[in-house]
Amino acid sequence: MMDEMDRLHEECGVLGLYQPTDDHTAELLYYGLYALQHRGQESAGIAVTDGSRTRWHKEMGLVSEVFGEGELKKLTGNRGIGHVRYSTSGESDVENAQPLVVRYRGGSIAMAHNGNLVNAGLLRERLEDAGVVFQTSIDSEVIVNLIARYSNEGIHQAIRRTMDLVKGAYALVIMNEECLIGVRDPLGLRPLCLGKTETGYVLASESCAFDVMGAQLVRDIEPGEMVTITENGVTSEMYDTPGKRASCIFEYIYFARPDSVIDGVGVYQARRNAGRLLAAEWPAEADMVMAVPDSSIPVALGYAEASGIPYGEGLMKNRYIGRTFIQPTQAIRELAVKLKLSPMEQNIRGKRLVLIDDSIVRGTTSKRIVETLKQAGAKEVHVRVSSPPVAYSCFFGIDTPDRNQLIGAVKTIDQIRRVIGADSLGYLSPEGLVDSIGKPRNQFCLACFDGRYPTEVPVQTGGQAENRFQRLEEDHHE
Ligand SMILES: O=P(O)(O)OC[C@H]1O[C@H](OP(=O)(O)OP(=O)(O)O)[C@H](O)[C@@H]1O
Ligand SMILES: NC(=O)CC[C@H](N)C(=O)O
Ligand SMILES: [Mg+2]
Repeated sequence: MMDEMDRLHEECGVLGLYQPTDDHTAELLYYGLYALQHRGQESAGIAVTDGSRTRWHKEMGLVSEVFGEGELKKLTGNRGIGHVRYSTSGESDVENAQPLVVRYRGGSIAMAHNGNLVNAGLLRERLEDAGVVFQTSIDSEVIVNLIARYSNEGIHQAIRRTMDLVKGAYALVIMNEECLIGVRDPLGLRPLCLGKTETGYVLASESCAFDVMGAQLVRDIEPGEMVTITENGVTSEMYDTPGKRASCIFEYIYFARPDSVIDGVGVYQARRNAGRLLAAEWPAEADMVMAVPDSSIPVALGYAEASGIPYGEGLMKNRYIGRTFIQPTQAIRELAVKLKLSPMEQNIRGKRLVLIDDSIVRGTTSKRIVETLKQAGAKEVHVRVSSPPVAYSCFFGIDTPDRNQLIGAVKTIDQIRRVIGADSLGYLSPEGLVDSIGKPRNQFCLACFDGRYPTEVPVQTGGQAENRFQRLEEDHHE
């Protein structure tokens, strides 16, 4: 289970580094993972190889908790991969921590995965029927297992064959004794980009990892592309023919760090634009525009700019709350919420506020915050959200719960307004959201808002996968 103090909806972060020599490989990966920590706080891991031996360390917890000097020193080699996890398939357990490392025919393959497969259940069942024993309960193990299975055909052919079988969302970093490989799913659902250091190359979920590793963004990996990094540099091939693209729009809304650039678009700018468009769609009579920190700050700045209403700070976020925070009783839990976000009474009292958040999923955050602001003396709270109502489950990696837990799926906008206690409520339209990024709508997956899933409904069997499949069918409006 994730901790109340962590982010509520996440993605994993993946990272890879290839250098000619072991020049602080493990430390650089450690710094890079630090910069990707917002993508997952459940477990962290690094695997490094010197070409003959692969060593790894992974544990539950934040990057700073999992690695000390001792662990990093043991990870010697000139290339490695790393992962921070937010579980989407399989328990939040050390067994399921990544990178996954498998040994086969005297070699090894290490892999880290961001995303979620929609046909992992079926593939796993088939492999189990063929005698394969799984060590974890995650979809990612199906991928690495298939790659190892086909590896006698060479790593590239093994990946091509595996990608033919797996369906869904994946950004992968894969490493064997020879090379480092990055793979992005054919729809480009999950992000992955390439950076260059003075001597080597980096692959990362988000470009915000590059700066701290001394790397510069080179480009994004294309949907359906596989890039290979060796001592001779970078080579690329399309393992799938470019077709429909469906990049996850939630990366721009909430997942990504604002200093990242995804598919050529700066996340900060997209959020600021969303704020401006939100002000045009949903104006309000108010004295101050404020954000639910941190992801909505650029949105609130954009809203203030376009509306002429001054921006101010109404909530202080305590950045020092770790995962280990103990919450034994309900009363303490409620206090704990205030510990994460405390109202700044001096800025709020007697004011009509525009409260900006990037999304409403279950509605818990907005409800608590409106309550807190009113207790602190706010006269009116007008909630403005920089995305449409989340009304459909995501099957590609966002941890959005069963549809009946999504407040946007079960209630009208006016009902939501009443539940969260707001004086008015306005959501950015899908058109406004797409315009904020500045690319055509057909480049994105907006399934969590409109239920139009970008993939065929796959055949699924078994446990969780089966439930997911049924929901996918129910949700499929084409
Ligand atoms: O309607 P809900 O189910 O409460 O979810 C929506 C909230 O979750 C996210 O914030 P989160 O607290 O996860 O992280 P943040 O502090 O980085 O914004 C998002 O920014 C919303 O504030
Ligand atoms: N959030 C993610 O990208 C999760 C990756 C993988 N499905 C897991 O559960 O570990
Ligand atoms: Mg938030």
